[in-house]
Amino acid sequence: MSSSTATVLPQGAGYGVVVGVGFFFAFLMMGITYIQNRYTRFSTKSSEEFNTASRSVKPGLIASGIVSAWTWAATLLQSSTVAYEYGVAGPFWYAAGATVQILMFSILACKVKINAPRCHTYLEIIYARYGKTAHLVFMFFAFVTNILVGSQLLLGGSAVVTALTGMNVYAAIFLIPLGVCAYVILGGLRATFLCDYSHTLILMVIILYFMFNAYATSPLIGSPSEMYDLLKEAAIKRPVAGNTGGSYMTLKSNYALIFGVIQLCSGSGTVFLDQAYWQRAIASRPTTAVKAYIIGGLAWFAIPFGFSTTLGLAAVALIDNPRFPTYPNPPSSEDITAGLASAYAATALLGQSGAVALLIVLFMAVTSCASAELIAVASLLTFDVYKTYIKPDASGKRLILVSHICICLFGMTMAIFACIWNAIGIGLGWLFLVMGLLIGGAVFPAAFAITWAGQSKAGAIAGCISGLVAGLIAWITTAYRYFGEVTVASTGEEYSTLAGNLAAIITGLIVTVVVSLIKPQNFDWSITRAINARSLEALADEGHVNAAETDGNTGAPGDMPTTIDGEEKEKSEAGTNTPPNEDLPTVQNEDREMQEDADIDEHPKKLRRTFFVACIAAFVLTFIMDFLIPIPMFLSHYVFSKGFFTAWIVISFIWVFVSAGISVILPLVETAGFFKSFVGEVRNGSARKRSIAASTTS
Ligand SMILES: NC(N)=O
Repeated sequence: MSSSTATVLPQGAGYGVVVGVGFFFAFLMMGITYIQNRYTRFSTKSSEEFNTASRSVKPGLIASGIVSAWTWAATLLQSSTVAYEYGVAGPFWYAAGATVQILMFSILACKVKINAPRCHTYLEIIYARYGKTAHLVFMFFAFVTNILVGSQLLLGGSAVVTALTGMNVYAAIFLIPLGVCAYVILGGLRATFLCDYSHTLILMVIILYFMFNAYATSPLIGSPSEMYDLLKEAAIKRPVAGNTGGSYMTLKSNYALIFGVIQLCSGSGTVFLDQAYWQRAIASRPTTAVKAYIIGGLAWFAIPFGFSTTLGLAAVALIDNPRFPTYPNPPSSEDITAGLASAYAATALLGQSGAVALLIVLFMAVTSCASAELIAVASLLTFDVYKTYIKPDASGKRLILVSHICICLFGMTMAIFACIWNAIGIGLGWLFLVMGLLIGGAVFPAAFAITWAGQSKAGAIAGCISGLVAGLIAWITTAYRYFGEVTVASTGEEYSTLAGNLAAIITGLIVTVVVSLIKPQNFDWSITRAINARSLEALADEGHVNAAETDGNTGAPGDMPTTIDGEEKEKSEAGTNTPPNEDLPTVQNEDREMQEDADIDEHPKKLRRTFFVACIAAFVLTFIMDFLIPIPMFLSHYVFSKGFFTAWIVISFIWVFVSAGISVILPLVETAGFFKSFVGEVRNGSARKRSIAASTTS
């Protein structure tokens, strides 16, 4: 990688952002955790709170968490790569191809609330429904997903940090997760939502900064009209293969369409098999999970679309400008595969300020997604490995300790894998295209496990394994057939990865359906509804949820129903799980909401309408985004006029503002009541302290 051409910042800036900002958030988290424990019902010392945020998070904050978990380094870098390579069709297919899965997940989120309202992880559902063998098979796919996502985050993030600052790439890979591990350990899942929120806020501000600069103020571009003219010139000098007239301004782009299909397949795996998204559904209130996924998906669309329609296209437009870092040469294909198109564009447009802004936005994307991955894997290891197979009667305290250890272990694991990819010459682009074919086989079996009573154990296992085998065979044979060799280059080509991704996901679907239909299971959902039920009964009997001490008994898959062990019983008898702050208005509001949620959990029929809404919204929006808009424009070979291109850019601005409204403003509106009570409580607390101090001194 040509770090010399893009290095516009000192190494200190790299270390400052990676270590300094990471630890700033760790300290912020200490403050937030103190406030949470002091003024709310929810204690971070409870493993139920640590791993599920007590299933009480409001939709705006969940949407913000979805946006930030689904915003990878690749969302900014790879989307800019495809914009650079295919023009406007690249950002469109990047965004449309990966929004669908979040919209579709709203259906699974609703089903989780109906069919397994008290689970901690989706693997608990697999265990309760299919037993140990299937649990182990799905666990394999779950961990492969988390390792691939976690390591590609660090791979992409470190490549750009290194290119912009000259920082050692291995130091970046290991230091990026350090601060994240610290703040996740301090605050648990709710903490990651709060950090997600602040990261998303910064992300939106910086994306808008780049957009306003490129399309309104930059002397190099400064308007959609000038961008249009520059892209027209670029198409003459460097026409895009497979696009109408070689133009950058058309959705008739063969390779962008292929990329879109790969994105659809690969994104399905990286959402449906990643505990991070199940965890957000689990953390939601039952009535609002669907809303959170629908608005979260729509909000996320704007991020790759707005960012890469700006920086990816600016990279194409400015190649021949002397301020372009590689001028007078175009960037090498290795640099583009490593995700440097946006770095070059940011530097050309804004010099050092652009590089700093990109460094920060990328760091925000990497850390907020890494925090989601860390807590997700920690939950799987804690509940599905430790509690199920090692210590079924583990106490709540022990589970939290295990979660903390697992967070550190997975932080190390993703860094080690990122180092391996780097050392053997695998770039972000390759990994991005290949991920889906490795995990795609398990997508439909996982989705059916919570939605289709007829899927059998044999069908679920056969679907996963046959999908993996078919994906690998299609990938390797296509690479060999088309390119005459099996190398990193040939296996990273669009045709090879398209074949692998499609084969994996379609085979998984067909095999699981056919095998299940031969002998359907007719599953009784009351079994998955019973997951962890005993522990909540225990909590209810004892009166409270602020119970670090009782949720050791929240029931791993293997030990339903659970019992209260000695240590826990002592504490509960001693009344230590009664929260000290139960008379505060903030806590009383939370109690009321929890009562409402418990009522829905007991009467899931109330969620039927929500399920219907999820299906309609997910399918209609998917149809519009992935068929109604792009396919007529593809088939008609339409090349954007200047007016149409301007309208396209205006829509991208509006969408980013709406997205900021959903993920930044909505959480504030939802928590306004809490903050009002909270300020009153802090004031009353201070006044009480002052009067106690006055009475003791007089
Ligand atoms: N999260 C993605 N696919 O950018």
